[in-house]
Amino acid sequence: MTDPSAVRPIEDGVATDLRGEMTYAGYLQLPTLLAAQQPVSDHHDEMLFIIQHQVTELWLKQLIHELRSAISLVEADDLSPALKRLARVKTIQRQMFEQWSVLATLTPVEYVQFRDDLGKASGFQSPQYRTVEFLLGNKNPAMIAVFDHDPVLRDALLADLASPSIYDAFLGFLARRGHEVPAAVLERDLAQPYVADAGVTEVLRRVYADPDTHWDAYEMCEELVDVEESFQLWRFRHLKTVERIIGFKRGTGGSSGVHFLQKALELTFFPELRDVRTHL
Ligand code: HEM
Ligand SMILES: N[C@@H](CC(=O)c1ccccc1NC=O)C(=O)O
Repeated sequence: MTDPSAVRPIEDGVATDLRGEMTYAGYLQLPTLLAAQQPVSDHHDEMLFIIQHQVTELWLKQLIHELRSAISLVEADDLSPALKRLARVKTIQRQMFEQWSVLATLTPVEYVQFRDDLGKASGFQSPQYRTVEFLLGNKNPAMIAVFDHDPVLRDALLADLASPSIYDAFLGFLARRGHEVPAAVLERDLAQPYVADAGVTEVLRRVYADPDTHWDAYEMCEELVDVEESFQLWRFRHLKTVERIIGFKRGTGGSSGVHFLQKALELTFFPELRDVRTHL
């Protein structure tokens, strides 16, 4: 008799004749997905570098999918399902944070062997990363310039730059609920950086002063604070990974490197959600 701890027999019901059927590899388009890892050097560790980035890009795609839906739901005053979307966003952000530990196994000695082969390529040119930043409200038209070489991409990003972020959508919701969101905020040029407004802080102060009356808005506020914190944690982990791998070298994208990344930690998506805490 075969040792059951050595062999698991296939059960009779297991489908093995898959001609003309939907299959695992077909459904997931694995030939396409797995043909997309094409190292430009012959260094062993470049595969990790590529896969780490590609996995991040896949999660960014899912974040965009969830955030776009959350924005539409808030615009339709349907906060409960929007909160569900953001709960998922947070779990994806946790994955993206944890993922840095894999890349941290790449040593400076290993990376320097294929870094020159990357030319001017840099994460700064990630269209999906920039889209997520725009959807969360970090609007900065200067970020578009690196996409000028690709007009289709540039126009898609310009559209997101000029569309309401999740915060714009939420402030619109609060206004429809009767809160005194200043007109200057509601009518602002969406393609420009968001500027904190004391009137919005006051609206949020009222929400936080009486959570029972404003429960869905209150929940949304705290969910946004969580998403922002998770985003900052990702930025910080990127910075620390960069520091341990390239120290204070300039970036391939042309920036000063770590110093430039440090500046992003001063940015905030939802300034009044930070400010309101001082007044509670
Ligand atoms: C060895 C690993 C890495 C190094 C040394 C590195 C280095 C850098 C540097 C120096 C910059 C500043 C722009 C420049 O001048 O190039 C940058 C930006 C960026 N990197 Fe990385 N990076 C690494 C891995 C990653 C990974 C895995 C991702 C995931 C997609 C990523 C995404 C980004 C993004 C989105 C930016 C733009 C950040 C912003 O605009 O604030 N990087 N990186
Ligand atoms: N900016 C990095 C290079 C780099 O990390 C990179 C290169 C090509 C594609 C994505 C990258 N990731 C993040 O910046 C560097 O200066 O070494």
